[in-house]
Amino acid sequence: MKRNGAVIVAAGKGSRMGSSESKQYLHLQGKPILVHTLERFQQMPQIEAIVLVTGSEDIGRCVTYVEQYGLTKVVAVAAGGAERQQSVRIGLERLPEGLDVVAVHDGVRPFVTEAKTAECLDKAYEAGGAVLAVPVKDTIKVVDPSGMIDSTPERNSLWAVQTPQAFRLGLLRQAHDKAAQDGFCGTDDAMLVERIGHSVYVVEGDYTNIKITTPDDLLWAERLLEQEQQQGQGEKGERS
Ligand SMILES: Nc1ccn([C@@H]2O[C@H](COP(=O)(O)OP(=O)(O)OP(=O)(O)O)[C@@H](O)[C@H]2O)c(=O)n1
Ligand SMILES: C[C@](O)(CO)[C@H](O)COP(=O)(O)O
Repeated sequence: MKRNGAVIVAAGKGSRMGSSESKQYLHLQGKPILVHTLERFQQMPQIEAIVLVTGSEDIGRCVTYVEQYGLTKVVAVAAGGAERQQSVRIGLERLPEGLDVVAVHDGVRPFVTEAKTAECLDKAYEAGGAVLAVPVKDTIKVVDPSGMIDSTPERNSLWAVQTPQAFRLGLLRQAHDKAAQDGFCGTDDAMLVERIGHSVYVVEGDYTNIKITTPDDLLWAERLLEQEQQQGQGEKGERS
């Protein structure tokens, strides 16, 4: 049987949110966004261990959340680095031995689903690496520094990448070591694996798996949570 772990990164400052509190600690329906995310992973039977990476100043409150919300799969709360990539690497070091696959996930993507994560984990086990992504809906332009359009990539081949991003643990550690050695900094983990010449597959995800980045995302998030709760109540009603 394959053994999966997760690294949840939440050591960012949330500068684009512009709030005094880091965005992962803002509340959605009375609970920190990060706790919503952790609870989803806690409930996934496919995940046996979670490493939470946070700011060094936030370790205390994260340990409190782990106890308060019964997040028994969290095996370590670690202090992250200046860039997301460093935070992931620190998280990888703290995973228990013997895992086959790791799912790396943003602490600020609370609408992650078990079904899509499972698809990603299975594909990573089989092929080495798999990430969730959705086809882009807009036409994308490459724009030069003067503001002039340089080119228009063919939309059919463009996907907006999300997390979880799942990899065989040894492969992802190797990719991170190589990036650190070369001084390369990427904006997701797949980039690091791609640059060592390994294929990474895309699993089609959900548009609702948003990353909470700017204040307008909070409005979406509230609405999405309400919608999920209404659906849940509808399903309960059908069963009774
Ligand atoms: N040094 C960092 C930077 C980011 N992250 C995490 O990576 C995820 C995705 O990053 P992003 O949305 O860019 O978060 P921030 O870096 O916090 O936001 P911003 O770029 O607006 O400052 C977040 O859960 C964030 O906490 C991290 O663990 N360590
Ligand atoms: C990993 C990621 O969430 C995929 O969309 C994204 O690349 C994180 O980038 P950010 O610059 O930290 O927002």
